[in-house]
Amino acid sequence: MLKKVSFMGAGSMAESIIAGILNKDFLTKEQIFVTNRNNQERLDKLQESYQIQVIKDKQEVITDADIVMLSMKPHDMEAAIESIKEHIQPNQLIVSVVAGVSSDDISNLFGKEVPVIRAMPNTSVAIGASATAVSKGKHATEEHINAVIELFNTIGTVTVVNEADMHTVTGISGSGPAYIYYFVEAMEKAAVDAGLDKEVAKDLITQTVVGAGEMLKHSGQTAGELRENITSPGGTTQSGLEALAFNDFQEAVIECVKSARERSIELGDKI
Ligand SMILES: NC(=O)C1=CN([C@@H]2O[C@H](COP(=O)(O)OP(=O)(O)OC[C@H]3O[C@@H](n4cnc5c(N)ncnc54)[C@H](OP(=O)(O)O)[C@@H]3O)[C@@H](O)[C@H]2O)C=CC1
Ligand SMILES: O=C(O)[C@@H]1CCC=N1
Repeated sequence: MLKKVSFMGAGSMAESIIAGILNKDFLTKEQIFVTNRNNQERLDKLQESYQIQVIKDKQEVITDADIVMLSMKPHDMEAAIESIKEHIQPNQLIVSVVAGVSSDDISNLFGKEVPVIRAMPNTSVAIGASATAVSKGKHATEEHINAVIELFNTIGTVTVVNEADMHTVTGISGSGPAYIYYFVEAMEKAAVDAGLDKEVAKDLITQTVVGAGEMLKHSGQTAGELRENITSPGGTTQSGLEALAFNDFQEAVIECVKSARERSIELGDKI
């Protein structure tokens, strides 16, 4: 049973996770502590929005926390860990949502064998719809990973992966919502260019994405089968898909995931 969860980092990912777990009543606002580097205005805003415990003093934030959630950018990790490492106790679990940085590197930055679980959620945590992948560092136990699975299960699905696969996971489900939004932006532009009202286009495209997601989840059919069901020979879909293929859509998406994966590796290598 978690009593206190503390966030080192108060940015968009921390806020999305906090919003999600409060919304699901997984923790109370008294149990969530958050700090950042020095942006007091941001802490005040979070306090006002969620009435959580925002505290400048890092030692106070992490003291007695069952979980310390590292939610800063990779390049800020070293300084952030430096500021708390002497106060971390062996029974405290470190959970990192930071892209690229390995659990071994995190333990090394702490200078002790702290248990580390890595989690790669996406911003859909805010509405309880994240696809979160988790992996266990070598000093973490089954009990540790189960606690993290329970936390992220309240705000979406959780999949356990080998840590070596975290870079790929980051390239698909961590960054993935942004690719979908980019695709939606392009669809909206095409619709508006053709004279459709912007709001009408938005509603139709949004429900199309939601419906397609539900079909992927519940129909028992593969993406390829679902696509083929829509594609009448000589029809509109075939024509649209041919235009995508002509413009190297698949290659572009494959390059996109590869590039994100490689960037995750680079971010980790910089530590
Ligand atoms: N955004 C996303 O969709 C996802 C992000 N992630 C990961 O989450 C992490 C955070 O991303 P995001 O929330 O977007 O980033 P933001 O830039 O929004 O937030 C970063 C936060 O880290 C804080 N910070 C910086 N240095 C320190 C420090 N020394 N001690 C304590 N806090 C510090 C910043 O504080 P201050 O404002 O005071 O500088 C800020 O609150 C990244 O590592 C990213 O890889 C993972 C999955 C998805
Ligand atoms: O862009 C990033 O680096 C982070 C990691 C996954 C999503 N956002």
